[in-house]
Amino acid sequence: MSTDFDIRFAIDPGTAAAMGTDELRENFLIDDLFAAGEVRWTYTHYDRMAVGGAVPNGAPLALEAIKPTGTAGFLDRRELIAVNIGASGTISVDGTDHAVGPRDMLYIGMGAADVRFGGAGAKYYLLSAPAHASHPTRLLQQSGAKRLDMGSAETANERSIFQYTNDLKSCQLVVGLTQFAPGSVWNTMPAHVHDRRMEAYLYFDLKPDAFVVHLMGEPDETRHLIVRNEQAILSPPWSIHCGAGTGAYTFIWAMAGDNVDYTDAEKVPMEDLR
Ligand SMILES: O=C[C@H](O)[C@@H](O)CC(=O)C(=O)O
Ligand SMILES: [Zn+2]
Repeated sequence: MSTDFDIRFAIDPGTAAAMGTDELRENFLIDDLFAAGEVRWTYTHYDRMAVGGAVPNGAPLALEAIKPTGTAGFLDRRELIAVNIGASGTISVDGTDHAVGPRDMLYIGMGAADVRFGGAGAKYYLLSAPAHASHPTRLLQQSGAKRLDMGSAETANERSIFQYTNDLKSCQLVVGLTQFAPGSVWNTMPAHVHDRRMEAYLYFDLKPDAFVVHLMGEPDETRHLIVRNEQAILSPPWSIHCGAGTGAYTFIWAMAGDNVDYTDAEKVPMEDLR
């Protein structure tokens, strides 16, 4: 069996505020997404977003159903985006091969029955949410993404946000990638919340000894998690999600929920954070 999953329940703000380091990590950190020759899923109760990893390591890996979806096929009632954070690979969808280069994303619509993740050296970060309509499979590339340049060198938050799904027809998934100017380490500062959508972050391109201090919690009750290379964070709809790295990094952000409006977020005034 090359597919495995675990389940994360939805945690409320009061419960999260009472947690120590181990409990926070068990509930909000995913530190074992990528294993050679395996598809691994974390099925969450936040908007039923599933966050996964697929590392083909030679033979292509099939997308297999997991019990929590309650369907015969994984994508019977879901859509999926695979982000390649490794070397070039190929994803076959119902017999059609799609070349997926480094930092490319492939959107796969509801109803695709036979999906295979391939490519020696490819490493796929997977995001899947329930769908209500079938949209065409489509390759999304950084060059075609909507780019937002934010922040400044003075505040160590100069960065470019690439909205890969800006003109994509999806049911719920909104996904992009954020990269930094050299020396800038703060993401999503000023911070925000968006109660209509949960969010997941994957931090990658970190040096082995580097980490991101990720901040979560309600704006006036924050907690932190130390996050290493290729680890992911689940952000409940009520939580801020931001962080500062000890060195350079890149991250992928992904949302699912009641709308697909990137701008539907409430900025937290800097003086309100505590
Ligand atoms: O809801 C949007 C997400 O949190 C990210 O797009 C934020 C981000 O990449 C950043 O400000 O650095
Ligand atoms: Zn956000």
